Amino acid sequence: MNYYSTNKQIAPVSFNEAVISGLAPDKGLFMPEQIPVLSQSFIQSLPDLSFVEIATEVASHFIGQEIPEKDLQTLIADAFNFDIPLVELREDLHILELFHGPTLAFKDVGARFMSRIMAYFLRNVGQKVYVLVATSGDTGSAVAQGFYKVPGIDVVILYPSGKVSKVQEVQFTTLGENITALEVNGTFDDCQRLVKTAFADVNLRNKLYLTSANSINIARLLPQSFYYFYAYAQLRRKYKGPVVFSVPSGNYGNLTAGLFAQRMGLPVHHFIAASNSNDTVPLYLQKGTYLPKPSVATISNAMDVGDPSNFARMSDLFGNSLPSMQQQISGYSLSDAETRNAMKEMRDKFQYTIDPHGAVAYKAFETYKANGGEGHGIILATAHPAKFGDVVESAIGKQPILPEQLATLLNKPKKSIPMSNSFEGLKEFLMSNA
Ligand SMILES: N[C@@H](CCOP(=O)(O)O)C(=O)O
Repeated sequence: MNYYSTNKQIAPVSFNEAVISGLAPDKGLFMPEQIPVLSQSFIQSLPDLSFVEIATEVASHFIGQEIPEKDLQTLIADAFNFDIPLVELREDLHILELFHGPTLAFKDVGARFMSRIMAYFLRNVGQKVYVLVATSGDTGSAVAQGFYKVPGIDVVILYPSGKVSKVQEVQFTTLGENITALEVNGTFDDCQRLVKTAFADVNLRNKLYLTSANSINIARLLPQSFYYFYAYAQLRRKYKGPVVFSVPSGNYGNLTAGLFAQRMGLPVHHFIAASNSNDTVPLYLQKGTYLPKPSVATISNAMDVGDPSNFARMSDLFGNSLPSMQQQISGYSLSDAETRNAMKEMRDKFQYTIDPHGAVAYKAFETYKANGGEGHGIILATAHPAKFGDVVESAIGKQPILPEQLATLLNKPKKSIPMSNSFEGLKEFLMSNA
């Protein structure tokens, strides 16, 4: 399987090359040349399969011979040592709890897979590799955890100062060792722009071996498709009928991974792109004009993205056709007040505590239903509510219990380096510290 760039200015490359480059040299995002269609017998057997079995089968079609099957199996079993349960709230409303990994967010799935793939490909390189990552909250923690103390790899995390939750921040600013946090005076979009500019900078590329751990990297994105299959498998053990995924959306890697699963043959009736006031994609779906805008801070901060990177992949998947995209995806956006109400509604109706991102997806699904949409809703709960304790308390009147692994981090000293949002600052830092 080869991978082409969405900007189509370079020749296709192998999976290994796509992973190590992160972003294509023409600044496009890598896409598989064909999306493999899985057999009907595999789809029908899903309810009998474990997460690791599903992940191994799906991944092997994208990686081919570049990683022998036995090695791939070992790597996947090692990465996915936590559960992703589907919780029923109502016959047509289920929550996919993606927050049982080490950093209590769905990014653990992509980051743990990717760190192992990268370590596998880099085992013979003999040169230090710098992983640059921009975060609006959850990616930073998962990538820091995934690469912590991995020999030969240094991770540099750029995050918008004052715009991530306290718990998220301590998760990536207290580790030290090979993890450096740069606290940027700006937005997530500034951080993402700085990272992308670094990849395009010839001086930096000549001096440093740089790669990305955001969902722009295909090895971060592909594993996110595994849990769509696994959610479907769990639902099918109990119910028949059309399946709808409601996806909290920021950089749109999560939704794009769902579209990959659908193209591979997973019977998904519809997707819901659930966003906060950073509603670039819902507005595009409603009005047909794609207008990226500066991100605004919200209580569902991990989705504070005004210019989502993966829109390039989504558009590519639909052959740049808006009507085709509209057939498969509906977009909804919620204000902070509506998000708080949704968290309270979920607590009152179902005695379930959800984080603000999941709450946006829940309300978006209920609106889709109220507008005549059909199907069993699977809401992707992307983070543990305790990562947003103050926000949850402001909505439901009490703090969620902080798991032990997070409580101990809160007492550790924060180590971050302040940085302006101009590229020169980042370049100087990388040139002089590397
Ligand atoms: N929501 C993200 C923003 C970056 O998204 P990614 O999926 O491209 O890494 C975060 O929590 O940092």
